[in-house]
Amino acid sequence: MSKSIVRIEGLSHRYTSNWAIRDINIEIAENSIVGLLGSNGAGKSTTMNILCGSLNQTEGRVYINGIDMKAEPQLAKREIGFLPQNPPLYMDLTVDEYLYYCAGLRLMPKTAMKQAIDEVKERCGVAHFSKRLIKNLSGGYRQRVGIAQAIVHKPGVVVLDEPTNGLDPNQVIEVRALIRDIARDRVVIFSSHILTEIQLLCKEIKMIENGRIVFSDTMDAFNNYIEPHSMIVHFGNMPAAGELEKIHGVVNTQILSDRLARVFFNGDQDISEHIVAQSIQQGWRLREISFEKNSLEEVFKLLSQHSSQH
Ligand SMILES: Nc1ncnc2c1ncn2[C@@H]1O[C@H](COP(=O)(O)OP(=O)(O)OP(=O)(O)O)[C@@H](O)[C@H]1O
Repeated sequence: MSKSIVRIEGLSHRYTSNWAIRDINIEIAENSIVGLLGSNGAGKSTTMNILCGSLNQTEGRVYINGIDMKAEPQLAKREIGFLPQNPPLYMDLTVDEYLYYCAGLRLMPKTAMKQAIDEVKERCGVAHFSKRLIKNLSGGYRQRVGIAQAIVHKPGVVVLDEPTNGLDPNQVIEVRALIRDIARDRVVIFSSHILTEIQLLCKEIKMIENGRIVFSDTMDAFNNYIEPHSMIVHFGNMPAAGELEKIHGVVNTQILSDRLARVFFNGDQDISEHIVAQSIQQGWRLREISFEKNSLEEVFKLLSQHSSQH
């Protein structure tokens, strides 16, 4: 396995009496782009705030590049950039003023600042707005400035908490492209409650629910959970009882009306072809097949049950 850049061990946190996150263990290797998926209140921001040293955990350890965030926060923070859910933008500063201010906070040497800021503005597509007040930028450009401050000190890890939240569809596409670009030379971890956001960008997914990691694997493995395993089939002539079950790949059926049947199948990719072929042969007059995908809520439920059995 390639070198581990982020290691989270037994991380738990409680704000008051209830645990917001419980026993989170995550290991992230070099060159990864990892999505943290969870519904509202699942514990994404808590995990990210601790990971970036903005919040002190109740229990557990976080290591960035081998450096313990709690024991050596200044050193560890040099290795990590953070765009919190509510970006800490100063509306009355210009883009330049703000980025110089952030570079200063990151303890960058003064001599290195200009070049680093010029590079980051170019990369994030905000160079032409250098002298513009942040309050006069659109949501998409503010988010770009937020991302610029997260990478100005060239960290090996960047954490983005719901970076596309609240943006319009065009802005989402642009910010997504920017995330893909910055992930070319560093680890990027970002959170979302929207599955497609994560599917479009990530090779790895961690799913958090009720403060616990309920799934941690590749995107391909996750996709198996949401692959359809049932379909609604509309026939002109409903097959006789037991006929559908004879088709290769069909495991069960449910008759919904005199023309509609729900067909459960074993994941066979060619299932619709089998049904079409059989229908032609038997004169069932097939009208329509529609696959039933698991909703995200169902996937959450499935995985939460799965994890509580282990
Ligand atoms: N400052 C706080 N004080 C008390 N409880 C908090 C605080 N911040 C978060 N919580 C609680 O901790 C749990 C996890 O919240 P967290 O913000 O980490 O979830 P999230 O997945 O980021 O959700 P969202 O997408 O809605 O921000 C929730 O039950 C939330 O109500």
